Amino acid sequence: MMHIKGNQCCCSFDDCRNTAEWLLSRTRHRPKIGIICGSGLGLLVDSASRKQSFRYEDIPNFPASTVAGHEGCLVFGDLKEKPCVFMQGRFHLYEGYSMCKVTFPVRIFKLLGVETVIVTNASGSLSQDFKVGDIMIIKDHINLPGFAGQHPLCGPNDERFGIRFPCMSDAYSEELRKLALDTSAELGYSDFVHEGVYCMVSGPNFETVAEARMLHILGSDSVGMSTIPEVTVAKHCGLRVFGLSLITNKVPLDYSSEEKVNHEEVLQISKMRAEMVQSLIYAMIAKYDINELNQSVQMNCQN
Ligand SMILES: O=P(O)(O)O[C@@H]1C[C@H](O)[C@@H](CO)O1
Ligand code: HPA
Repeated sequence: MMHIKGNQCCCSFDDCRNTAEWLLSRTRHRPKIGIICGSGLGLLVDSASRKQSFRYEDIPNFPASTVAGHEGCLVFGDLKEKPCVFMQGRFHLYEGYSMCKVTFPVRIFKLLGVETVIVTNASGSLSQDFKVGDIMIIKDHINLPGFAGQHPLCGPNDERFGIRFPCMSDAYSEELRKLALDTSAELGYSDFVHEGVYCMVSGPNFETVAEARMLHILGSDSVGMSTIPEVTVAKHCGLRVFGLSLITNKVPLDYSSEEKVNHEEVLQISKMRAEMVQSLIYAMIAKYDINELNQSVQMNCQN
């Protein structure tokens, strides 16, 4: 099979099916949970057992990771005996990838048999209630690039993936958010785990003070450069979604602020707090009854 690289569009249903079949013919894993690891959070894979890893560059139609902190491997493995597949590194709009490339792996998840997607990312806080190192359970989002037409579902709609006009008012599973809050309380994490609204900007620059103020006024608790395209495509194809954002910095909301955001700080905080994110996800997955979830996925995904 020809491996098509770069930004060339190879995201049709047949392209996705070819990539999924390529993977399924090379692994015995049949994942039910797909986990997308955000900046510096690739270590989430460490505790998985029976791991089998594919480098993105070897997978037909897959883009390559170009950002520090994003390793570029698709890893199959079990967490707490639940079959999972991990993206160790994601794709961003600012890398120059089209929206269909950014979200291509989510459709591969779907065709591999995944039913639940867990997205993680690093973001800057706009809310005065959040501190650096806190974990935000994503309750809802603001798709700023989507408002400007940078949207993964623009273009012809293939009904084999999902319907033309999907509902997004319940993008993040209420049941999983509740499970995350309960699990955080059991782990003694309640002081630093909060729910909030994530806003995506395209990046790659961090926000000006005026932009940050505007995003806050619009209702965003944190801001980052990813996740929403993946969530949108996941919801479109009937996957259940859960999202966690690690607050790696405060976004300056004042001209007198001494804070200057940079990617090294983002990675440093992610690495320092990865263990917390990891233990929350593990504890949630341990409690997760896949069969019960499957039934509610089917009920919730009538779209
Ligand atoms: O992939 P995520 O959203 O975790 O990465 C964040 C956003 C930018 O890519 C980068 C900025 O430092 O980290
Ligand atoms: N702004 C945008 N994206 C980010 C930030 C931020 O402050 N921190 C981590 N990703």
